[in-house]
Amino acid sequence: MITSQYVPIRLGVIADDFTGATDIAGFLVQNGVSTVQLSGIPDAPVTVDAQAIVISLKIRSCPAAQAVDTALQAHEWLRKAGCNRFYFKYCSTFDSTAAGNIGPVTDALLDACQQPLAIICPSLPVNGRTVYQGHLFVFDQLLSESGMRHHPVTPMTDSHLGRVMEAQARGQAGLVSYDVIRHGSAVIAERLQELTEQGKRYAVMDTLQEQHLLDIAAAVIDQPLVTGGSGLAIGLARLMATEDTAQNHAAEAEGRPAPGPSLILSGSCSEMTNRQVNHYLPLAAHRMIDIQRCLEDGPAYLLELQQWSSEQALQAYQQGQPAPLLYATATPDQVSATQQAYGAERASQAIEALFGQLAAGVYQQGVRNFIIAGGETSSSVTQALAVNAFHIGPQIAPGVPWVRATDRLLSMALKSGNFGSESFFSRAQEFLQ
Ligand SMILES: Nc1ncnc2c1ncn2[C@@H]1O[C@H](COP(=O)(O)OP(=O)(O)O)[C@@H](O)[C@H]1O
Ligand SMILES: O=C(O)[C@@H](O)C(=O)COP(=O)(O)O
Repeated sequence: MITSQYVPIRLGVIADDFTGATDIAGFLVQNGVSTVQLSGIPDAPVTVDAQAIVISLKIRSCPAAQAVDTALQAHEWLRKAGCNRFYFKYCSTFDSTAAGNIGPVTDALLDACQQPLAIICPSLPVNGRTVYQGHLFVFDQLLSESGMRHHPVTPMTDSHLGRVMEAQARGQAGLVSYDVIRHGSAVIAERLQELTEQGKRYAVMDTLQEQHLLDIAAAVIDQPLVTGGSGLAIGLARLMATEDTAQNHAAEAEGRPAPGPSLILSGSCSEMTNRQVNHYLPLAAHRMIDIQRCLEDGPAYLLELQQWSSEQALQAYQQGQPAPLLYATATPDQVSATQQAYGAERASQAIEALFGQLAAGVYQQGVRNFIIAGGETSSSVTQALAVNAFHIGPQIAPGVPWVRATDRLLSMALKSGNFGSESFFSRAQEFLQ
């Protein structure tokens, strides 16, 4: 079955981190689907008047059993909220540890949806992520040769998605190759049926350009569960979109940030974030986090950074200067030296906690806009600020919209490590004028 135009679709997205959640929410809105983004699973049922609900989780690098349990709870909550299609959103660079969590979570959601096979579709061609013969590329590099091989938490050293899935999950993977994809949705649907009959559990989707995402979406629109990066949402959204563009523009306006004291927090160590930080250093007040003090001086260091950040943010706002930058961003050599000295997990958790506590403190002192680089970093900060839900605003760069808390004056730009151009931090502030 290729299209379900007579069945109203309500899409429930389970996103494994917060930048990923805003990424997909932004594309849904941009392509005509009204969307609300929730931080975590609400304690109680909430009435949400939108075609799509995105639940942001922080389950990318936690133990697999915890990720599965949380994803299943999110699925159940979304089902009760009236969703009839489910989308497990992971990273376009397939960020995962050796133990998961993409494989175990996909297995659990397949069981919950009573579905035999899930597509694996991380591609996002607008940001250079494509899949060919089952290998994931980041622009012109194999994933395993890209900067992702040095990721501090989820280093990716194999670009063959079928192999990565089979190592983490319970079943076997098959390929829907470019040769099939290029013939469009009907042929794609036939191939998926064939893989299901062969007993495959995951279908890796070759995808080179946006048209392929539209065709894949048309082939799977009736499947209860899909998995992917945010690119597939472009295709699904175009099939789901209402024609009321005026309403969508009004919704986007609700997500626009307001001028106010602003702060940039950068915890990503990706190649692109390193370039963005270097580009911004000559433009504004900045301070690099001293990881030894972060681990050893705890509260005293936090207080010192908090004071510096809020003073600089208020001053920059009053004087019409660019927002200050606080960063832990470092090169692969610096990261590995830190990890050897203190342990990888200890260091990353301490840095994430510092950013979260700092954000909560400076919000109390009047900072109202946060530009954050890094998925884990963004999750930590959003949780510390206790934001329950976001309106989705305009896109700063593909996959990075401004989002605005629904209950108070607080806006955030949650930038995935590798997204945005070199001048991203300045570009984000153009929306604050
Ligand atoms: N200098 C550093 N040394 C070691 N780890 C770091 C350093 N700076 C940041 N980190 C950690 O690296 C991780 C980066 O992940 P994340 O925020 O998701 O960025 P990305 O979006 O690039 O994946 C975080 O856990 C962060 O705390
Ligand atoms: O799909 C993507 O690339 C992003 O939405 C995403 O998940 C990014 O994760 P981080 O690079 O960890 O921010």
